[in-house]
Order: sequence, then C-alpha cells, then structure tokens
Amino acid sequence: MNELSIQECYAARFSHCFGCGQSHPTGLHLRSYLVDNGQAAICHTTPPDEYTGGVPDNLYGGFIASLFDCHGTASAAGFYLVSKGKPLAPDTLERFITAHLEVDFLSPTPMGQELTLKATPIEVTDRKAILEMTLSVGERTTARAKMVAVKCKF
Ligand SMILES: CC(C)(COP(=O)(O)OP(=O)(O)OC[C@H]1O[C@@H](n2cnc3c(N)ncnc32)[C@H](O)[C@@H]1OP(=O)(O)O)[C@@H](O)C(=O)NCCC(=O)NCCSC(=O)Cc1ccccc1
Repeated sequence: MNELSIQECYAARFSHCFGCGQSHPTGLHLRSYLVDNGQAAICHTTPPDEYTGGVPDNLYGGFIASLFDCHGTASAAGFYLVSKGKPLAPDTLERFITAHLEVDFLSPTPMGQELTLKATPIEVTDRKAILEMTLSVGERTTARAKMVAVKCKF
C-alpha cells in the first residue's frame, strides 16, 4: 500500500472538498490509498454519530452516496495516474469530477463501526474513468456503486 493517500497528493486548490479535502476545516478528511499495484483503492472511515438516519442506529443513505462520491473521484485520479505509469506524489494528480453515480443499498449500514470503501477500475481513458465500488462492514457488503468520473478541464 502507498504511504501517501491520493487526497494528500491533490494540488492545494483541489483540497477544499467537505468529504476529502485535507484543507477543509470541519470536513471528513477521507483518505484513499492505492493497493494491489494500483488496481484497487481502499478507504477506511468511521462516520460521526450525527449522520444516522432512516433506520435508527444506521447510516444515512445520502451520506453513503457522499462517501462513494469522494472515494470514487480520488480513486479515479489514482487509477488515471497508474494508467500513465506514474508514481503517486504530491501535486502530480489530475482531478476527476463525478458525472454519474448510481448506488445500490443492499442492507442497512451500522453506526459506530469502521467502514471500508473499495474501488476498482472498469475503464480508464484520457477523458474519464468508470469505477465499481463497495462499502463493507467487516465481511458484509452493505452498498455498492458505479461511477463515471470525468477529468477536470479547469
Ligand atoms: C465535467 C462534466 C462532468 C462533463 O462535461 P464535459 O467536460 O463537457 O465532458 P463531456 O460531456 O465531453 O464527457 C466526457 C466523457 O464523459 C462521459 N459522460 C459525461 N457525463 C456523463 C454522465 N452523466 N454519465 C455517463 N457518462 C458521462 C461522456 O459520454 C464522455 O465520454 P467519452 O469520452 O465520449 O467516452 C460536466 O457535466 C459537469 O461539470 N457536471 C457537474 C459535475 C458535478 O458537479 N459533480 C458533483 C460534484 S463532484 C465533487 O464535489 C468533487 C469535486 C469537486 C471539485 C473538483 C473535482 C471534484
């Protein structure tokens, strides 16, 4: 596993996101790491208690979508770098933005436990990345997602 997270390698101007911006004062500061020789990306997080909703003691669905949103765009940037044969290092990343995100909620996701997000690439081109993702608690997958992330022109 890389010691540096993908988000730590974003340029400063791209570090303000609520979910994953390392410069956001109150955000989640998600960190996604390339694993399996760059063929997957993993993020571990334990959501704050206030993000419960729907079924009591379970995680709010919109929050689950936002975890996929942030982990997915970071993973897209990482997979793009890998596709170019470049190593992860500060200020080396293109930034990807979510164009399409679909989520299947398979079973309620409990509060107070560490969650694991995993992304794998389906297709990476010069313009976009298509990814599959899962959200798991221990061995149980509670949600899965598919994303199209487009490389930012700005
Ligand atoms: C930039 C873009 C996503 C795409 O427009 P353009 O640049 O003109 O790109 P173009 O249309 O040329 O397509 C290129 C390729 O992509 C494909 N494709 C495109 N769309 C879809 C689709 N829906 N579904 C499926 N595929 C789609 C399209 O077919 C084409 O494929 P091809 O290469 O022919 O095979 C624009 O619609 C937009 O800004 N949307 C709002 C995004 C937003 O607000 N997201 C939520 C906030 S994200 C956040 O918070 C994090 C963040 C913050 C800051 C920074 C970074 C991250």
